[in-house]
Amino acid sequence: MPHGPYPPELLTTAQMARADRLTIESGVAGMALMEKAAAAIAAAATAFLVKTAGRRVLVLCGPGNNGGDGYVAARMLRSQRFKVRVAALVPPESLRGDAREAASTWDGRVEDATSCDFTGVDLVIDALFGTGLARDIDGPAAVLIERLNAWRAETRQKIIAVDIPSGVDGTSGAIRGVAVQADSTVTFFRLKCGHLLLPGRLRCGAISCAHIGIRSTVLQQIAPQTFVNEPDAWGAALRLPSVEGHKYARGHAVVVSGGASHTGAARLAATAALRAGAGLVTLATPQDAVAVNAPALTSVMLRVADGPAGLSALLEDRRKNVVALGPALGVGEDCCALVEAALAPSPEPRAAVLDADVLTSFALAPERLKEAIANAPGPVVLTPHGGEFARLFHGQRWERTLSGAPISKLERTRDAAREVGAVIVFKGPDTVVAAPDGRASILPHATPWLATAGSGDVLTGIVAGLLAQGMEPFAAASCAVWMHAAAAEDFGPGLIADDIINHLPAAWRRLTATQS
Ligand SMILES: NC(=O)C1=CN([C@@H]2O[C@H](COP(=O)(O)OP(=O)(O)OC[C@H]3O[C@@H](n4cnc5c(N)ncnc54)[C@H](O)[C@@H]3O)[C@@H](O)[C@H]2O)[C@H](O)CC1
Ligand SMILES: [K+]
Repeated sequence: MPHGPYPPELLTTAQMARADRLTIESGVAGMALMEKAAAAIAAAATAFLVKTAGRRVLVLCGPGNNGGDGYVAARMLRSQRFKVRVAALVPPESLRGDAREAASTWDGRVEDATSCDFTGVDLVIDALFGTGLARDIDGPAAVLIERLNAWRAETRQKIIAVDIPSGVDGTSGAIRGVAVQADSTVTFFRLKCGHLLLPGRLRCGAISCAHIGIRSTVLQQIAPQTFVNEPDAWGAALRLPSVEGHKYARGHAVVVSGGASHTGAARLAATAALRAGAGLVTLATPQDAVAVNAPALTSVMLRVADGPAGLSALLEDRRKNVVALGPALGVGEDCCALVEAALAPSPEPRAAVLDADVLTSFALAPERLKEAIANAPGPVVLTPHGGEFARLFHGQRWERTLSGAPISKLERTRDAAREVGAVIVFKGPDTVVAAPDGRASILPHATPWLATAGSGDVLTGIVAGLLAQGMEPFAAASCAVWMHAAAAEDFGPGLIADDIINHLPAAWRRLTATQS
């Protein structure tokens, strides 16, 4: 699993290549970058070998600069008296540019990687393919990677990946044919999107990011729009309560409850909105559910709001600046009508969070949802999981471009956000948040315990609570996803949705510690 914190920007492989080019054009030699990249790999390998008292390293080198890093790291490790073997996919004489120069600094034997033997090896360095991977891996290289993974599984020996595990697409996180299963990955300058998107993320092991002499100022020209979902990316937009602040200054969120036998989900969302810092939260309940909701609430207020007319009347109070609906609301026309009431134009701005049954209810009429969002009196955040996303954005079913490159969850979320005009939180172990203006974030660390009943309802409430405080919607949605994961991580095994709410204060503490 990845280890943070990381630099905030995430790059595509094309953006990384541009950062590399801009640096070389500014007068830094490509070989100097490669030497630093290799030094970071050699340091990671040394730390591992010293810890495990291992001595024998096998460096697998590919046909490009990723292989070049491998040759230089091999030389560095041998100078530290480790027993180093190099095995390559192509003969060193056939390499070009920096890779050729790098290979010329290795004066040892170069074995043929396709027939190399792993017996007795303590550590493998995977320098086969990096950000230049351009198509699916097949033939002898694929067989080699399969043999390598089988060796690791059998012997439990370790693999360090140079930049990215070979076979993982650095932009999309897709596996191109086969991919190395690494125990750790040392990348350079900035993480690539494919390090955090599944399935790539699961192939990386622990990720570290080394500085190799590329200045962050190159990012001004590249203008990346994707960020690691960590406080650095959105902390500046946080609205922390002030001592002299009134509760009304922290907003008033309304959460809409389902009918008498479906009330728990909305109560989870409402309580989470309060814990996320909303000044007041009202649960809007149908008359038939009052008797169920009333005894189950303390700090959350309760008001009757039957159907669209009831909700419109409740929302006439202009201080109610967020409405959240969807959890256990029931699928169908009644649900669509409630959403239209919630998004109806209003003289005061009001944000909305739409989740669960709302997303399914509009699956047959996405244009209708788009129109309601276009006329809404404030920003709208949609929080689909995979099934809801597929139902609502079924037009986006293509997995690859015409040239065969994989289309990632990141790009699909970004396209959907642009299309519908709302911030989209596409949930999952690699939750992506995207805004209509193209900004996106990817969660670097999720706990498997988050996949539990009611977890999504809590997330809806946290988004609503942060929006109530006036946080900018992309930042609010990203922050909510981070807090949700941080609370779950704080609780650990055995987590149920209520625990996420109860551990939000721990997430707040972690967050405020990063801000001071
Ligand atoms: N970007 C930087 O700042 C630095 C990067 N370094 C390292 O260089 C690699 C990227 O190098 P590049 O030469 O562009 O690409 P690769 O080595 O990943 O591979 C290109 C090589 O492989 C062939 N190829 C592509 N796909 C396949 C395939 N499926 N099957 C077979 N062959 C394939 C392609 O034709 C090329 O020949 C980066 O990851 C870093 O490790 C620098 O060392 C430091 C600065
Ligand atoms: K690699």
